[in-house]
Amino acid sequence: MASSVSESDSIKTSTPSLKRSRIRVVGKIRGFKDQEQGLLKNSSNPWISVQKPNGESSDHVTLSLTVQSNSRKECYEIDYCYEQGEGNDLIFMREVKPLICEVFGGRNASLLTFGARGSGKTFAIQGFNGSPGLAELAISEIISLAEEGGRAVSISCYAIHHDHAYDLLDPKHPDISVLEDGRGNVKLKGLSQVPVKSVLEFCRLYLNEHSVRKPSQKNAIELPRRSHRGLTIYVSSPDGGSQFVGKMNFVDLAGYEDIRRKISDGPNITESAKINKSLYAIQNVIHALNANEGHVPYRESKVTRMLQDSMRRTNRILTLVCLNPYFCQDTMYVVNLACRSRQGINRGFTNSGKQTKSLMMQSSKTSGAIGTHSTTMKKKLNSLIRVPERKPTSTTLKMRGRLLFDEVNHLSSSKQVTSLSDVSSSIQAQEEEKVVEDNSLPDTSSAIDAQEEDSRISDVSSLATPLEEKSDTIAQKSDTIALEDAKPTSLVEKDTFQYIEESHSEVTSRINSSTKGQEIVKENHYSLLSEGESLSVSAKIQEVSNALKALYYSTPTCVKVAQEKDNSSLSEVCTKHNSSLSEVPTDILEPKTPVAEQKTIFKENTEVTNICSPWETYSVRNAGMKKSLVQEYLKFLNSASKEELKRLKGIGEKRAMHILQRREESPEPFKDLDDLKGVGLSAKQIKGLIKSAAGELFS
Ligand SMILES: Nc1ncnc2c1ncn2[C@@H]1O[C@H](COP(=O)(O)OP(=O)(O)OP(=O)(O)O)[C@@H](O)[C@H]1O
Repeated sequence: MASSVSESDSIKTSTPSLKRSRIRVVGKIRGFKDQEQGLLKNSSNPWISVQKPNGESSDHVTLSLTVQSNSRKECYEIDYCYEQGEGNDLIFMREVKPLICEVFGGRNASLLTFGARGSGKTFAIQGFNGSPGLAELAISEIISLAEEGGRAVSISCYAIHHDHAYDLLDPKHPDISVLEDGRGNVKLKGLSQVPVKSVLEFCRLYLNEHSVRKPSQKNAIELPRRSHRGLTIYVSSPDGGSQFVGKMNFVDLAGYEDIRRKISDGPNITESAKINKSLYAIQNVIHALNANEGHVPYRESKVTRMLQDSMRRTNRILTLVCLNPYFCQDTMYVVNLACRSRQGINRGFTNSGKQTKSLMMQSSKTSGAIGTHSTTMKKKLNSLIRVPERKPTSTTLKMRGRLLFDEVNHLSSSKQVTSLSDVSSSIQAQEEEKVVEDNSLPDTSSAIDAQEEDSRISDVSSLATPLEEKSDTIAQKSDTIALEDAKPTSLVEKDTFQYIEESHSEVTSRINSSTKGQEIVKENHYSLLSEGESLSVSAKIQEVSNALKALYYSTPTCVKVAQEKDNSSLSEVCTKHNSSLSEVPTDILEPKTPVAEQKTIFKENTEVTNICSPWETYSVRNAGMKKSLVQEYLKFLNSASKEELKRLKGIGEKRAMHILQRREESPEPFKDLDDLKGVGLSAKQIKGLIKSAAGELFS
């Protein structure tokens, strides 16, 4: 790994003629920073090694990661791995150029950088100090191809923080909403598209407005450093988009950071948890696409929602897994996640001295079962990861089938995995699993994806979804545009929420000061008109019931966690190892095994509660159930149709009308139970309603 060659030394210009799968997972070991040179460059014992069976023509390579404290080795198979001496130029030639060809052939392509903090994700996309990043190299190629073929090029830049998307090219109107029509076509309302004609123009827009290193004075949005940052390059016909050809996405994902470890440069545990959750969501989507699963969980995160139309069908996805050149527990975890998403069937194995273990993850498609894992696999997992037993429910089983990152988090660890750091990872993933919304109906588009996978495109326009076509379809008012906030839980629901645009195809061009005369094209506004019924009441109640039962049967995480204190330590689970990966670690240690303490539960990430008796356990759970029930009830009132509302006890025609009227005034009028007083219900009646809802739950 520790090649001392400078990146520019190893520029190769050939594009290998390898048969490429549409989804690739490729590694990149970060080069050393100046201050790391002396410390780590000459390390005789690199922690990452790459085995390439056929050199650079290998269609897969094996990454071996060594835990230096105990010499345990974890091995993962990925499509390729670029070493330290290999730079952006080479990655561009071998990985990005083929994607650009696809874009000009009518497909969409996405490059996602995925890694721990400080692993070189931004460096890969944006470059640094005169060394161009993949985005700049790509735009140069795209512009010259566009000129040859008489195409126009435009870009959009956005950031996603706390699951909200912001337009970076139009800081005065930064909000972006994701809209979806009945056919699953996604429209990003509020996202600017700015034409670019030269690399210089691009750099001025992208690096000045987008780069965290060179924040523009004019950028009105003060986004935190830790956010996902996206760039989309559109190729269209010269008149500015009357015929959309394809687009290329670059997404610099925020760094993964284990929230159980000490965070030295930021106390925001919620931020890290959200980032990690969205990273899991992305990997879940990639896995589902790879495995041709019926349901692709795009809705689990804003990033996947925004990239939905670029990820599905025959489009291309490249995950660039950025690897820290020194031992980093978070990098191990990231590699584990990324590899699991690589194929429907994936391998991770451990080589701890004499023992080699190989575990297979089977897709639900191949196993034919609800769950993702085969019985053998489950048995193996049970012996590997000792998590507290949890009574399975239909929901939890189904969720296991959906999510990659539950018990299998550390499946490639050695047979003797007993450390609580591993166990608590599983628990953490299980907790995440509970939060994730589970869409039970299959995504038909995925079935189409599977069918279309191998079909070549003869007519570019038939594959691409022209923006204009979208507008026209909307203009017919027969199409449905589902507002994302409605978050339909299934196709049935999606199709029954009807939205009609107010002013359908008005595309506004604005000259924004920040773009110095560049034309900005923004999407239009759509308003909501609800018709028809959403998911049936019984299905919704069943959903609530399942969620609450899962909550009830779940076992608290028995890990001793210190309370968050004044920007300081987050957890006693952590090791002394400083996880600020942008700094050179002075002591490179594996995290210590966390201390298990039976009487402590981890509540809402930061709060520590001591549970002494079964009664207290019961009370805590009971309170949680009540809270969830109330929230689900309010959610129902905020979204159900009139007929559905009338099926609730205590709500007749008049009250249902009143509720709908309140919803017209505000999209979410019922935020707590007291808001129901506004529709003429007394406190006693409200209590009665909740009681009867609870009664239905266990009937
Ligand atoms: N190939 C490389 N050669 C030399 N230095 C590099 C290389 N890649 C990254 N670096 C340096 O490492 C540091 C971290 O890189 P970068 O900011 O790209 O990481 P990141 O993964 O985007 O971090 P974060 O998740 O915190 O945003 C930077 O100082 C960068 O200049």
